Order: sequence, then structure tokens, then C-alpha cells
Amino acid sequence: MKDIRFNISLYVLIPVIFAGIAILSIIVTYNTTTFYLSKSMDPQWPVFGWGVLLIAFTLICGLLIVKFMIDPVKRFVIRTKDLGVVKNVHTTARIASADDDMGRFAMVFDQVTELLGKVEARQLFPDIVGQSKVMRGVFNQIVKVAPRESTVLLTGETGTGKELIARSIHQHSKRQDHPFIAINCAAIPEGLLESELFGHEKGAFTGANTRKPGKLELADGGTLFLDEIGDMPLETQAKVLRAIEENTIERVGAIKPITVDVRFIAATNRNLEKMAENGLFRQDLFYRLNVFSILLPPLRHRREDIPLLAEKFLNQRKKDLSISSEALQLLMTNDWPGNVRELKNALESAAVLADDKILPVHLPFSLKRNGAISGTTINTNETLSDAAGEKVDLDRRIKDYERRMIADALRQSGGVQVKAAALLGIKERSLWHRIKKHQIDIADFKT
Ligand SMILES: Nc1ncnc2c1ncn2[C@@H]1O[C@H](COP(=O)(O)OP(=O)(O)OP(=O)(O)O)[C@@H](O)[C@H]1O
Repeated sequence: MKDIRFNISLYVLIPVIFAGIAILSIIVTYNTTTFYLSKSMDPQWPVFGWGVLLIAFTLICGLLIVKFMIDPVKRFVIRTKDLGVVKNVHTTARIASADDDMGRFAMVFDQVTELLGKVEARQLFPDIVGQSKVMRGVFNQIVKVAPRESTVLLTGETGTGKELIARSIHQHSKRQDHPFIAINCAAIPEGLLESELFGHEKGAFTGANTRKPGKLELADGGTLFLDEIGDMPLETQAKVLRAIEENTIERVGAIKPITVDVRFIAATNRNLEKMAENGLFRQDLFYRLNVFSILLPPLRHRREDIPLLAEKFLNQRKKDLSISSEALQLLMTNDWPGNVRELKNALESAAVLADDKILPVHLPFSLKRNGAISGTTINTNETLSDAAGEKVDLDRRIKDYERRMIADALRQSGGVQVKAAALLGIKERSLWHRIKKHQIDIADFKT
């Protein structure tokens, strides 16, 4: 059916509404008067005199409303046209819906709100780059959850900024003046994790020569960030659950529990729900952690953030370093399995090689290869089949990428793990665990 639209100016519409109300009151008055007359009673007032007065009064009210309320809004909308930051409503595709005053106002307000959202995010989170819609959603979630005391679960692939977000939640919480302590559960050997978390008494085990406070005690009053919680042994999970629920911990080798006041933020790049279903993660702990969860999107799902991230990382290295459009195109088309961390490392190594401009030749070998393979076209819908057209398992693909990145870093560092870890932006222990996981033979890379 054809959509018929009439465009009436607000200057006409509002007074007419008021006049309509006045006419309605006249009808009511008239009916009341005729009722009195039919009962041979005197009407109380001259109907038409009052009616005319009422119409005039409502018309004036309507005009005053237009003058004092609509005029400033209209002036604001007209001024936004000159500012350039708000798209001219007359040139947008949504013109059909913006022919009337209200449509135009709504469009300008939408755009202004969007802009304010970006400005606010930049002010509130100066360390976190992200203007994409998904990242603005993440900022909103941080703002909501930070002042609360609830436990937060951050999920997302490696290098998506989980630790950065955890710090930001802490900085925007009431605990900001207290410590933020982070512990990577995957980087600490199983036998040592409990004593790292809960501390130990002198003589609790061989080598425990002094009493040592654990991360939970150190985080007292503040926030404890449990990174890669999916790698925590089940036994330790039970103790962490108790610490979350009862605010008490026991140092290894201690007899008495101690009370701590800690807010927990956990992070993982694994599917904890699935792990819990398969008995690889405690269900009760999963539910306790999953009170408020934030999903950090992979970089390939927010490619519009790449130029901003590149600018930030290059400025951190050398202030006057620029990037060629070809190199930027390569950055935009790469899949970034290592996400922001990988982008940061790629730019850092390019900054070392480049003089004043980053060219494709300065970007890491693996990146150039990926760009060439993907045909350097931006594909926001992930490729879900491989070259042979077969479905590719996401976990397997991530694992392959991780393995390739580690191998590349080891190759570049001549098999020196400290250097390779620095290139990948991870701790040496974390690299060691990953090398073990992928069964990589370091000897193959020694030069
Ligand atoms: N949105 C962002 N803006 C600026 N820097 C970012 C952003 N996201 C990540 N980074 C940077 O990327 C690097 C990796 O981030 P981070 O350690 O927080 O990731 P992660 O998800 O915790 O990784 P992992 O799962 O491997 O521990 C850090 O140097 C961080 O500062």
C-alpha cells in the first residue's frame, strides 16, 4: 500500500492541536448549556463569548510554545549544518524520512548523540582505542559494571585487550585507590599456582623459607584479575570459588583462614560454558564468574578501529612517523589472529625498520603473505571454508595461526625464547607453555 505522508509545519500543528482542544471544550460547554435550557433552567454563562476567548487563549499558548521551545531546537539543527561534523540532513539517503521538522530533528539528535558517545569514550577511556559500534558497546558495559561490586568475566581471543579492559574497570570502580593485581593462570606451573594465589606459611613445602602473601592478600581492598582462568586446575578452582563466596582464604600450610575483600575479574579465550558442560571447568565457578560478561570482539570484526590503533602505536614509538596508504591497506585486510597485540608488534617492528614512513616492505613477512593470500579485500563476513571448500573448525584455525606466529617469532629471534616472547608481546612463561602445547622443537630455530 502506498505510504501517503503530509508534511505540516510545527508552527501550524501545535496551535491547531490547542485550538482543537478549545473547540472540544466549547462543544462540552454548549451541550451543558442546552442541557440546562432543556430543563428550563438558566444557562450559567454566555457560551460563544467564552468559546471565542478560549480559542484565542489556546492559539496564543501554542504560538508561545513554538517560540520558546521549538525555535531553539531549530536554531541548533541549522547550526549543526555549518559545523561539518554532523552530516547534512539534506544530503543523506534517509532524506525521505526527514522531510518534516520532527524527522530532521530526530536525525540530527541521533548523530549528535553518536558523536557525544565517541567523545565521552575517548575521555573516559584514553588508553583504549575503539570507535567501532562493538567497542562503544563494550565501553557502555564498562561504565555500567565498573561501579558495581559484581564479578566480571571477560571473554575474547588472545590480544583483544582483556587485561586492558580489566584495568579500566578497576580504574572506574570505587576500588581505584587500592591495588589491581593480575595473575596469568596459564603461565604458572600447576604446583605453584595455589601458593601464588593464596600465599604460603614458612615451611609449608620444600623451598618455602619465608612466609609469603598470595595475590589475593595483595589485592585486598582492590581487584584481582585472573587471566586465562580456563587453564586453572579444578582443585584450585574450588578454593577460588570459596574465596569469592566467603571472602576467606587459607595460605598453603596455614591453620586459620584469613578474610580478604577482593573484587574478581576473570578472563579467558576459551569457551568456559562448554568446558563446564564437559567437566573441564567447575560449573558453580562458571556461574559465579559469569554474573556480568563482556565479549571482546576480534580485531577482524572491527577493522574500522585499525587506522586509529595504528596511529596510537606509531605515535608511541616515534611522533613524526607516518604510514603509507598501501601499508595501511595491508593492515586493514590482514586477519590478525593475534588481534591488537599482533598489530602493535607488527607496527613496532616496522617502526624500527622505517625512517619516516612505514611502507609494505617494513611489515612482517607473515602479514604480507596473509594479505597476498586473502587477495587484499576487506571481508567482514568471515571465510568459513578453506580453499578446498571444506568447513574449517574455528578452534583449529586459531591454533594454526598461533602456531605459525610462534614459529615466525622463533625464526626471527633465532630460537631465543626471551626475544620471541617480546616479539609476541607475551611473557616468557606463557610462550613456554604455548611451545609445549604446540609441541614445537626449539632446536629447529636455533641459529
Ligand atoms: N583497544 C585497544 N586500544 C589500545 N591498545 C590495546 C587495545 N586492545 C589491546 N591493546 C593492547 O594490545 C596488547 C594486548 O592486550 P591485552 O594484554 O589486554 O590482551 P588480552 O586479551 O588480555 O591477551 P591474552 O588473552 O593473550 O592475555 C596490550 O599491549 C594492550 O595495551
